[in-house]
Amino acid sequence: MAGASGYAGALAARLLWRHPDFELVAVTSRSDAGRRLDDLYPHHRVPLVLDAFDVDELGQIDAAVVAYPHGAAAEAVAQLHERGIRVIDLSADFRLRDVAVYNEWYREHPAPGLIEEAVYGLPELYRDQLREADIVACPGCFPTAAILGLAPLAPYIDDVVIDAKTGVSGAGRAATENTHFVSVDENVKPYGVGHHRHMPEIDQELAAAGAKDLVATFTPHLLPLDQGELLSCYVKLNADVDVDVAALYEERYADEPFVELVTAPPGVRDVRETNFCRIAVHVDGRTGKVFVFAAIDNLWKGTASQAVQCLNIMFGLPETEGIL
Ligand SMILES: NC(=O)C1=CN([C@@H]2O[C@H](COP(=O)(O)OP(=O)(O)OC[C@H]3O[C@@H](n4cnc5c(N)ncnc54)[C@H](OP(=O)(O)O)[C@@H]3O)[C@@H](O)[C@H]2O)C=CC1
Ligand SMILES: CC(=O)N[C@@H](CCC(=O)OP(=O)(O)O)C(=O)O
Repeated sequence: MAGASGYAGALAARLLWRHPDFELVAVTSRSDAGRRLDDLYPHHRVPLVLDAFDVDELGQIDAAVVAYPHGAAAEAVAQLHERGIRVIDLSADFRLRDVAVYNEWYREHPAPGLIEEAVYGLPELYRDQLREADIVACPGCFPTAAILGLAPLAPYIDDVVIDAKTGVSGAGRAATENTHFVSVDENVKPYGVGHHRHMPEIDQELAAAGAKDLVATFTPHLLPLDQGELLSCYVKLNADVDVDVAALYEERYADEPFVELVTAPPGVRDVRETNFCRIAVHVDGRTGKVFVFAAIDNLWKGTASQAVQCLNIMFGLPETEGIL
């Protein structure tokens, strides 16, 4: 587990430490090397000592999870991949299929030759490809909720507004001026307005789910929560479309172990510390629009437990193993 001192990596380490079929052998960090992970995060109860990342010291391992910031992750992913180790990358480095789009929204891609190898780590859409994947690009937390919330409707969407709310842990372990307690407490604030880097990822995956020429309107808001995410999506359907929206969702998600369709709008507490995405759909009689509400825990289904779900699929295990 590379980057285990961060919020996402530490939770992934906890889930893997207790997983009945995986053995967690190494946890890494640069600045906290030499410290025990359960000193940093006592509640995760992982008694391993953090080491600096050195691909030559890893010994025989089957898979690695990389929880570095985007930009830094690609190099580690490339080193691991070169040694035949299957990699789950939690960063954005291999999520966008078009390198020009990555270069525009992030920076010059450090390993463009590997983009084609990566499978987008959303099991509900890419389960079959994940079984054989050598590099898995776990989705961003907002795209996870947005795509699960909207995929059944994607072919019929004319326009959509996605109003997102998130807890502060989405920003990682280091506090900034905007994520400092005093800035966040008793406050609600939009951020990334018009330029959040999850925009092209959401558009890419809605297109893959069947949307035509759709540019979603997306704005996240920061709330004084530690973790949890709620997306309220307002969908205008194509004029000539007449679909049974409830039936579409029920059919699409009937066999999904981690998607829950509910009638009352979900809250973030309903899914806290779980791998579930809870979705409610409402057809608005006044406007004809479809309102979709999707809640996840950003650190769980939005990142770490979704990574374990992907690992379960890659290694032929029951998908719910260790995360139910
Ligand atoms: N938090 C969330 O809800 C979500 C996070 N993600 C993604 O998961 C990844 C990790 O996020 P999160 O845990 O929140 O971030 P954190 O900032 O909490 O942790 C980052 C980790 O990476 C290490 N790190 C930082 N910079 C570098 C670098 N340049 N090279 C190598 N290691 C580095 C840090 O330890 P050290 O500096 O000691 O090496 C730490 O272990 C990110 O790519 C993030 O975008 C995805 C979805 C949701
Ligand atoms: C509160 C907050 O800052 N949230 C982060 C969520 C990032 C994330 O979870 O996804 P990535 O892996 O793409 O970074 C953000 O909006 O950028």
